[in-house]
Amino acid sequence: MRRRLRAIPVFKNVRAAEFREKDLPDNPLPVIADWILAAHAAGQPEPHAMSLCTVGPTGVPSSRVLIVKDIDDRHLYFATPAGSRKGLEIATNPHVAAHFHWPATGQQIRIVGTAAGQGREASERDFAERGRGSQLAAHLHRPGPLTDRRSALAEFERLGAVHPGEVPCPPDWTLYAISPTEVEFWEASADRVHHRIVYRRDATAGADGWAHELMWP
Ligand SMILES: Cc1cc2nc3c(=O)[nH]c(=O)nc-3n(C[C@H](O)[C@H](O)[C@H](O)COP(=O)(O)O)c2cc1C
Repeated sequence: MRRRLRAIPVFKNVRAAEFREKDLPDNPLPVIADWILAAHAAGQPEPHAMSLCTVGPTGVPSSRVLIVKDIDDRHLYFATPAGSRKGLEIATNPHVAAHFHWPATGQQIRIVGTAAGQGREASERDFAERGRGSQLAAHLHRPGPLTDRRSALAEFERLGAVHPGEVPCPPDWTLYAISPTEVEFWEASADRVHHRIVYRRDATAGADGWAHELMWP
């Protein structure tokens, strides 16, 4: 296995384009959006899929992939049931880490911050924009194990029959916003001296202030 893993190439899509740190804006959030769109344009499937790491009450972390639903100048948004493991962990510890990796562009972004639910109205608006299958599936979330997959399929079908038109938003469906305090942009370079820039919230520059610096690869 070791030999086979080591034979798999990395950084196959390293771009010739120069990473110009001097062109980076003061606020890193729009750059996250730009990089997602650039990965999409380069053919990266699901470029808006992001890993989210939360921390449980005993300090043990857990991560999973989520779809980013929106990005504005201060937040990244995702939606999930508040009663899910990640939702429960955020409720007791809002500190999260998130991560994107796009092989198509040889780029990654790491994010550290806090997550918070955005209230009923915003959560219902998110739910209303989801596809019907995804809306019905959101009603399948239950705590604990499933004894038989057929039960979930039957429940999915039953829900579809009960709600032939509009699917109501489950009470714990929640839109969350991540407020980043640290964002790291990383881009592979053909010469292996990879680019790395870290943005950190800068309290001296006001509530929306950021400072960024170049890091060793
Ligand atoms: C590509 C991809 C996208 C996903 N998007 C979401 C999502 O937007 N919301 C969500 O709750 N789960 C999503 N999931 C499922 C989560 O990764 C996870 O399995 C689920 O939310 C349960 O996580 P938890 O038990 O840690 O809370 C996605 C999984 C994949 C692979």
